[in-house]
Amino acid sequence: MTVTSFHKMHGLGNDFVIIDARLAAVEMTAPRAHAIADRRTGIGCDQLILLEPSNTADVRMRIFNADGGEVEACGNATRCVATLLGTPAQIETKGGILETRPQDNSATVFLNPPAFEWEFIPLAMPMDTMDMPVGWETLERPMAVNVGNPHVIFFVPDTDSVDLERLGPIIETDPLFPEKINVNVATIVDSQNIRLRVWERGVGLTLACGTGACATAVAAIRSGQAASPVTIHLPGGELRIGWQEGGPIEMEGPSTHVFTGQADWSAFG
Ligand SMILES: N[C@@H](CCC[C@H](N)C(=O)O)C(=O)O
Repeated sequence: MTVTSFHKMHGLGNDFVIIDARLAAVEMTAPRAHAIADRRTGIGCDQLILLEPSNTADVRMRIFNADGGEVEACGNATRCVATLLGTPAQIETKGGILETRPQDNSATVFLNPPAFEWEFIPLAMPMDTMDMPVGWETLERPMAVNVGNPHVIFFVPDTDSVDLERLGPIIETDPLFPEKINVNVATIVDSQNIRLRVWERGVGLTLACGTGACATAVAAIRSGQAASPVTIHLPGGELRIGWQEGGPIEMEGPSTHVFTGQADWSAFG
């Protein structure tokens, strides 16, 4: 039995189990990550984060969704890891190397410039990602942006009137998205404020999604519906996003440490 410590943290209610495996390796598999994330029988979280040594940055951050799938990016967890590290750092993810700056109980993360080409979202067929000629019931003509991970954004008159719990999984698993997709429904309040709800790939409805906020701000700025910086209002709170065409995305928002615990990971399969 090998007992190691972990941190429970959250960014605007999007919560994480963070295991620091830089000194003592922890073997992680999809079934094990899924078991740890289970809120009834495991520790419970939206994403499991594994910190490992990196050859190219200060630390390597691996991200597992609650369903066990390993993914490229997680904005809220990156702010939490930046806060844990305590000093400006470069964090290696599957989606690229990210610059981070911690402040008091918050952090700024610089995501790499977004991609808009259909093959980089990725989509199953060529189309204009700024005005996609597709729809699912009342949700029509989304934009698609890859900010390290893939997102579609639907701008709607009222995010609260969308049945995202029902439509989210249908869109997430549509064959148009060969790697599945994170589904954002957004309402423009004014040129610097947007309301957002997110159905996260591999998780479901969450209180906040950092990369969803970045993708939505980028889509709104690029289509002339908003001007940088933009405040994104999520069910769990607010994030501030800055972006200029061709540049990195700057995300600033809270990161909260909940508790430090101990676990024997082999007990999770
Ligand atoms: N909660 C996240 C996004 C986590 C990954 C996402 N579900 C995916 O599958 O790409 C965030 O704060 O960005």
